[in-house]
Amino acid sequence: MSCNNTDFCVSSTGTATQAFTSALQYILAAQCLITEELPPNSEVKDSDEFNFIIVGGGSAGLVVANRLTEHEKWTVLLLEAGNDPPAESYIPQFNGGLFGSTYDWQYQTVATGFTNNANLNGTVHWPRGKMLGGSSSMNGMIYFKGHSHDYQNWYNSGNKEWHPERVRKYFKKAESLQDQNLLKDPEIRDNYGHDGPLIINTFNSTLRVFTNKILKSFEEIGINPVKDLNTANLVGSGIFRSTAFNGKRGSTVATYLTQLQNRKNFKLLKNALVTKILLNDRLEAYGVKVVVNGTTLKLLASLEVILSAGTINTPQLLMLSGVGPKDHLESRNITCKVNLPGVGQSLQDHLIIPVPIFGNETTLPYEGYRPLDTLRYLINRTGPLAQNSFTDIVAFFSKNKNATRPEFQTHVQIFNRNSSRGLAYFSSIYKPTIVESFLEQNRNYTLFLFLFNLLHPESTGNISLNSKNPNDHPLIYANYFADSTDLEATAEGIKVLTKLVNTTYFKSINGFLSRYDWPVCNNFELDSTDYWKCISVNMVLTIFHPVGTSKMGLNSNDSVVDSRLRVHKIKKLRVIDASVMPTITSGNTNGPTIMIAELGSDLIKEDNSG
Ligand SMILES: Cc1cc2nc3c(=O)[nH]c(=O)nc-3n(C[C@H](O)[C@H](O)[C@H](O)COP(=O)(O)OP(=O)(O)OC[C@H]3O[C@@H](n4cnc5c(N)ncnc54)[C@H](O)[C@@H]3O)c2cc1C
Repeated sequence: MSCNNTDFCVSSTGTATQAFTSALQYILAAQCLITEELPPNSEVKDSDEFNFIIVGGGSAGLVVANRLTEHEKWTVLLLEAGNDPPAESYIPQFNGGLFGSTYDWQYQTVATGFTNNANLNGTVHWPRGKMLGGSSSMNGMIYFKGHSHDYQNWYNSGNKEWHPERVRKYFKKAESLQDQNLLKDPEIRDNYGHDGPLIINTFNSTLRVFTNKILKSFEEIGINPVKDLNTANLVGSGIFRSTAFNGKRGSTVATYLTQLQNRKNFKLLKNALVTKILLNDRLEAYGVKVVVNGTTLKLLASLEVILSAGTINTPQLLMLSGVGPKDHLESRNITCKVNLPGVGQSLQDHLIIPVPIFGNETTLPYEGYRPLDTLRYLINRTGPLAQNSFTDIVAFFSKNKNATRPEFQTHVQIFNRNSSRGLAYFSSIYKPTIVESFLEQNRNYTLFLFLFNLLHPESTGNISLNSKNPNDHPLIYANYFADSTDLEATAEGIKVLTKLVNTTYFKSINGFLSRYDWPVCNNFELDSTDYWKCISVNMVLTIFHPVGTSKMGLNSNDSVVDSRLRVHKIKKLRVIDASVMPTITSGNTNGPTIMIAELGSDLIKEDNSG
C-alpha cells in the first residue's frame, strides 16, 4: 500500500486518508527514537598520541572512558572492535535476538567429550557483545551486586583495595535507583545510590500473575520472597532489578556513553580491532596496534593503556602481545616478553542446567508479541516488548536453609504449549532426542523451565590461543565439572528446586517433572542424584558470566594484575573488566563489572595525579 492518498483501500474524501497517512508517518518516525544517536569516529591518524587508550567499549570500558574524561586535561581514546548497537539491542524483548549475529563474537567452547554430549557439536555457545556497550548491549539486564562475602574473600586474599565497604561505595557511585515503590522503603533506599549514571529499575511484567504464583511456590519450599534481593544480600527469592528504563535497555551506551560523548577530550574509534599492545624494552606499555576498517594504525598512550576487552579477549590480547605463559606463547611462535603463567587461567563461569517442570496452565497470555504490541511499544514503550524475554524473578538458595551466602540461583523461563520459542531454544542448543523430549510434553503442557545455576564453582577453565592470528577465536576450555564437588553440589541443588512440583500452585496445574531422553541417563530414576548428575554433565550450559582470566592477586605466578589492577611486571598497563575478578561473584556479573570499572577509574586517577 502506498502512502499516496489515492491508493488507500477505502474510499475517502481526503480527511480519513490524511489521518491514516500521518499515523503511519508517526509510527515510521517513532522507530527512529529507539536507538541513541552516537558519536561518529573521531579523526585519528597513525602515531597520534593520547594520555589514555582504552581497549574495548563494553560494560567496563565505557565507565572508564566516562570517568577519565571528567579530568578535562586528559585526552582519552576508546577503541571498540564493534559498531553502534542496533535497534534490537535497545528493545528489551529482543535480548536474545543478537545471538549469532555480527554483534556477537560467537564464541564456542572446545568440545572435550567429557561434557555436553547432548549439545550440538558437543560445545556451548558463549555469546559476547561486539558493539559499543559490549555484553551490556545484549545481556539479560538483570542487576545484582553480588554478596558481601564475595568481596570479603577478594579482600582476605590480599586485594586491599576491595574491602566490602569500599566496594559498596562504588556500587552506589554507579547507581541511580528509580523504582518509586522501592524508594519509599528506607532500608532499600539506603542500599542504592541515587545520582549515578546507571539507572536501576524494575520491569513492568505482563506475566506478574504467574510470577507471583511461582514466588509463592518458592516460599512453600523455604525460599522466602523478599522485596529487594540486593538489600537482602541475595538470600531469598523475588523480582530482580533491571538495567532498563523508559522501556529500553540501559546498557553502558545509554547510560555512561551518552553522558560523555560531547566532551572534547574524548575520542572514539569504532570497528577498531586492537591486535597488539606495544611494549618497550623497559616493559612499559606505550600504545597499541589497531586495525580500523582495514587500515593498521599505531596509536600512542603517554600515561596508560587500559584493557577492557572482556574475559575472553583481554587475555587473548595479552598473549598476542607476548604476555602470558611462556611455553604456550612459544608453542604459537610468539616471543614471550613477560612470562605471566596466570594469563588466561582461573576461568570461572556460572553453569546452568535447564530443569523442566510441565503443567496444565491454560491462562497464560499470548507468548511473545503481536502487531498491536509493537504499535504499543512504538507509541509509549510499554507492553511485552518493554520487558525481557524471560520472567523477571529469580531465587537464591542453598542446601542448608539457614545459610547466609547462597550456593545456587535459578532464573525462570515459561514456554506456552506448542511454543515456537521453546522449540527454537531447544533446537538451537541440543541434539534431536533432547528436542523431542521437550516437544512430546510441550504439545499438551506449558513448560516452566528453571535455569539452575551453581554460584561458586570449584572447577576452573582456561583460555589459550589457537594461533597468533588476532582474528582467530581463542580456545575456550570451560571445564565444567572438572572438580567433582561441583557435580555433587549441582545434583543436590537441583533436588532442592524440584520440590516445587509438590507446591500448591504446581499441584493445581498437575505439575510434573519430565525426563530428558538421553540414552546414557535413561537407566537412572527420574529426580535421583545420579539422574541429575548424568543430565548435568551431558546438557550443561552457560548463563554467560565468564570471569577470572586476568585474575587480581598478589602473586605473579598465578594472578595477572595487582589489587590496583596493574598488570604484574609491566608499567602503564592495566586491566579493568570482568576478567580481573579473583573469584566469581554470587549472581549476575554485569553490576560487579561496572563497580570494578568505577573503582578502577579512581585508582587510575589516584596513580596519575602528580
Ligand atoms: C547474553 C548475555 C547475557 C547476560 N546477562 C546478564 C544479565 O542479565 N545480568 C548481568 O549482570 N550480567 C549478564 N551478563 C554478563 C555481563 O553482561 C558481563 O559480565 C559484562 O558485560 C562483562 O563486561 P566486560 O566489560 O568485561 O566485557 P564486555 O561488556 O563484553 O566488553 C568487552 C568489549 O571489548 C570489545 N573488544 C574485545 N576485544 C577487542 C579488541 N581486540 N579491540 C577492540 N575492542 C575489543 C568488545 O567488542 C566489547 O565491546 C550477560 C552476558 C551475556 C553475553
